[in-house]
Amino acid sequence: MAVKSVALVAHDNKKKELVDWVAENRTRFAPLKLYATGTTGRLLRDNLERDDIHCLLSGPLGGDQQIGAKIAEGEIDLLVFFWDPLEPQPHDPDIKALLRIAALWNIPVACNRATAEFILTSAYMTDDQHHPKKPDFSDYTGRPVST
Ligand SMILES: O=C(CO)COP(=O)(O)O
Repeated sequence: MAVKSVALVAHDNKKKELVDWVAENRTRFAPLKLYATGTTGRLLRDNLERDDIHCLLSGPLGGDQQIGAKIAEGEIDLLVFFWDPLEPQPHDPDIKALLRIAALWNIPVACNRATAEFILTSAYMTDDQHHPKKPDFSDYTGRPVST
């Protein structure tokens, strides 16, 4: 399965780095469906001159949780999340939840530019034969629970 949908998220001190990196790689991003949290998405839209970016709510207003829900529903193949390791955020629980859901559903996650570059240039990005292992939660969902 080639990567088709990418979620792009950055904290304020990391937004310029993300926008610059995406702009430098605009050809690679051209065929991809892009999702972003509100403010990150607005900056990307303005700088990339792309009006097809699916902008969700701003992160602290629920946007991180919206991205997490889309990952759980299988709509997002790759998360690029430049979070700020030097600044506490009011919505830290939402950030942790987003990173947890991405790990749970086994999607690739880049939290910095170096990792994002590795992933974006990987042959798996366009390989229809490569299928990241889909987790099987049947033991969990079918577990006996007393009522
Ligand atoms: O806060 C964010 C991620 O945790 C990003 O949200 P914005 O893109 O709306 O700034």
